[in-house]
Amino acid sequence: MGNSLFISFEGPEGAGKTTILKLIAEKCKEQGIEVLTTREPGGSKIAEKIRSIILDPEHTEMDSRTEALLYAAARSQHFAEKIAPALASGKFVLCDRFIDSSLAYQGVGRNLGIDAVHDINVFAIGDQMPDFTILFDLEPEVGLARINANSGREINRLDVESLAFHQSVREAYLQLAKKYPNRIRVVDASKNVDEVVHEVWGILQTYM
Ligand SMILES: Nc1ncnc2c1ncn2[C@@H]1O[C@H](COP(=O)(O)OP(=O)(O)OP(=O)(O)O)[C@@H](O)[C@H]1O
Ligand SMILES: Cc1cn([C@H]2C[C@H](O)[C@@H](COP(=O)(O)O)O2)c(=O)[nH]c1=O
Repeated sequence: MGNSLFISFEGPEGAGKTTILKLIAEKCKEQGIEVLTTREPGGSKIAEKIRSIILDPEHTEMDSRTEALLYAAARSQHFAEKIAPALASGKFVLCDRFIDSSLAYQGVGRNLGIDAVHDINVFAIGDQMPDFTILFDLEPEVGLARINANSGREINRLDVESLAFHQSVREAYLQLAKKYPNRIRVVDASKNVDEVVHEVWGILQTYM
């Protein structure tokens, strides 16, 4: 059994998290590393059902606290059912979004407060944090243009928030990176895919 590693991929819409995560997972597998790739909200049957409730563009009446609790509920199930067992068996876990998304989107974007959102997440998953987090930093205008140009990508309830909302989320992420410099590594996501993969792979090497 290898040494487990829990890595989260974070950042605003269209920053390239999913694209780069897949490429990094392939590189890990080429090296014989066992990997679980997963995402939030979602990653398990129940959590995917919660995802569809949260992200449904028709659910415009959803209260911000309900939203924060649903993300935490999905995370609790996903962590217990998928992430914890994978880590226990020595796998690398590459997770597309995790707790920092809640701190940035619900804590700051929705104005619920980072501490309040952190507290409900502690109830959901205890003090389990990723070993490290890659923050894909990008101007929201660029990320939103990328997802609008991607015809295969469904537009969800959060995507259609105002530009000011998405800017506040980006700023929140950068503040989190300042607060947790040992855990969160910021990558310039405006670079091309090969450059970003190279940088993320370099960071990963320092933890292996
Ligand atoms: N470095 C890059 N340069 C240009 N385009 C990119 C880059 N990385 C990803 N893309 C493209 O941008 C779009 C969004 O990428 P991706 O789905 O990986 O982002 P994401 O951060 O996972 O988005 P979201 O969180 O909103 O789902 C895709 O069409 C992808 O091909
Ligand atoms: C985990 C998590 C996610 N969000 C938001 C961020 C995105 O707008 C969507 C997820 O869509 P994606 O295409 O899978 O990136 O949900 C959030 O607000 N809070 C969270 O905890």
